[in-house]
Amino acid sequence: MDLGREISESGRFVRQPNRFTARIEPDGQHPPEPGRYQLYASYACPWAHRSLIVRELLGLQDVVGVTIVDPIRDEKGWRIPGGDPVTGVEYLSELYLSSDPGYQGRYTVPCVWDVTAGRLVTNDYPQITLTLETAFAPWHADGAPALYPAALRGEIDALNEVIFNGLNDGVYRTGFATSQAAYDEAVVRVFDTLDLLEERLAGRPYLHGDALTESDVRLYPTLARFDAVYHSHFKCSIRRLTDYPALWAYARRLYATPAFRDTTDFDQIKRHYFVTQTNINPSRIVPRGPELDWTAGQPPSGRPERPADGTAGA
Ligand SMILES: N[C@@H](CCC(=O)N[C@@H](CS)C(=O)NCC(=O)O)C(=O)O
Repeated sequence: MDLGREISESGRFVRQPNRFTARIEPDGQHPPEPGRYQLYASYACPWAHRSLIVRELLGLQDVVGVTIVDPIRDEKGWRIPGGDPVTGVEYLSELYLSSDPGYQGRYTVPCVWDVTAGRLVTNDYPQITLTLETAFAPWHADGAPALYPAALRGEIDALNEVIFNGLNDGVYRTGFATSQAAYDEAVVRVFDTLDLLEERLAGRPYLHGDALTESDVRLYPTLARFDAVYHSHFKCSIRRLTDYPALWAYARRLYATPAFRDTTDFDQIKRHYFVTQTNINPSRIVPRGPELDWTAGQPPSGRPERPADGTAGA
């Protein structure tokens, strides 16, 4: 994987900007319509994971299609095993280059293809879930959670920034650092953020109280990967997720919800990071363990634990 352009002189990882940022919106060039858009995702990728969770939480599986790429990325980038039934391509790069022949960035998931227009609309991962939550509201399943309610948007956006800088991107800035100073700065911020969220979650089931929101969806993929991958591979090793009682219980509570559990594939996650990121793990050996029980403390039906105050879970 070529991160050359994204490593600063001081050894800090600075993520590339997203090139495709068109919006799916009513009256725009890409209006929301059932069956018109295809999401390209990897179960391994945390940025893609959030879009898979939201698609399922909102019951949009028949409205927005999905193509899952192979977790092992080679020098040609993400591969679609058996070819993409929608576009016929074998590599995701083909969609990027047909939409912009001069594209020079990384070919990333998640991204969304407009089948009618025959071009890539967006690889702007923060916007993809928000679009599913807002522009696709007419197609949400009955009883779907309001993940981005208007009254909470300010608070959700503010906390999402903390989660992005401290954790979602923070673990990558830790793992991809090429100087001690850059690593030290990033790893301390990761654990300061976990400490902060541990305190926040003591006594409430979700980050913004009783209701599941976009902030929970953004935090979960990083927690799901934390002990299995980031603790060793990215050297986020000061503490483990399981050392944080409230965060670990919260992560398992989310995992007990089908949309989170169905989209969490620990095997693909581990194989992707340890085999693909050879800049960090040249031997490509995938470690065994750690032994973690994500179902511990959950009722056998897999339904979410009821919070102590008796309100329903997710
Ligand atoms: N679009 C963002 C985030 C998405 C992202 O980094 N996805 C990773 C997988 S987790 C990817 O597709 N990487 C492809 C590559 O590095 O070639 C970015 O450009 O940094």
